[in-house]
Amino acid sequence: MSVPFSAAIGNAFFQILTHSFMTHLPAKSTPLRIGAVNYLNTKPLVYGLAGELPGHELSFELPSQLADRLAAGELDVALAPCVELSKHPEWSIISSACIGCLGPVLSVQLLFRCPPNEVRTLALDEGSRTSVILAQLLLQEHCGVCPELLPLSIDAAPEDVVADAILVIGDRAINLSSDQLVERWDLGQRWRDLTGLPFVFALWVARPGIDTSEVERALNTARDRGSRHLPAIAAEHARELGLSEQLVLSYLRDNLNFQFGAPEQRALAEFFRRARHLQLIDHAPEFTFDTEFTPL
Ligand SMILES: C=C(O[C@@H]1C=C(C(=O)O)C=C[C@H]1O)C(=O)O
Repeated sequence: MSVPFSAAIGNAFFQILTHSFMTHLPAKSTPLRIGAVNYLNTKPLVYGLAGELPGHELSFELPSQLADRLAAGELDVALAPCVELSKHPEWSIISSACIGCLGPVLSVQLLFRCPPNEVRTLALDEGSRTSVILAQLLLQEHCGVCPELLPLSIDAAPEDVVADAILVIGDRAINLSSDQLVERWDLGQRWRDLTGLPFVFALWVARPGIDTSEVERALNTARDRGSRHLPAIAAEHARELGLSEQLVLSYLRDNLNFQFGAPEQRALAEFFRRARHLQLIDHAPEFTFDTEFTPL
């Protein structure tokens, strides 16, 4: 049966119309599962992020869990402890936003119950991966000690664990009491004293094969917006953490650094180099992010 000429023309016209309409529509991106750190330090990095990424899924967890879930394929993008790049060279860094510091960080503390050069046992915060390596690196480089490692569960208080030294990170490390401690190290400050460099704890990374173009823009935008609204973020979160607004603001503004720029990239390469030299990681990953970056 032949199609009437007018209907055939109409059909073809409709197809041309819909084709040109479709090709000019932005392709609908696949929903991504994005995991961020559930500490105060991440609030400026996710400020307004959910609104930037409608249709994507944003969840909050401990840094160590984020790394494990990204490795298991349960997340597509995560704010992961950067030391995990040494186990996952297939991950790519997708944003210039990071959790880092230029000197004292306040929320990564090594607590000593004996003089540092006598440490035999070290309890490690189970939320951490990067600081776990940093703590051992600093103990070896400063004091030549390689302690036996123990876990500090997220539900346990530092006082509950029997160990000579205890690594505590995140919100619970801010404003810790120094009672009965022989010494305490702020690991951001110790790293700075040792190397003169900033430090990077966590970066936004993606599994391979994920289209992250939309997310990359949103992550940088959220970080820039968050950095402009630190007083509002401090006012919003101080009370729930039992901290003063002033302390939260100075932590976010003066202790933390959210820019993964050229000095931070050099610092990360130096961290990998030293950790590898001490055999704390299996290999020092090559990473690329910015054309400015030149390996040491
Ligand atoms: C500064 C911090 O950075 C964190 C430390 C991490 C680690 O040690 O693996 C990972 C993510 C960051 O949340 C902190 O948690 O206090």
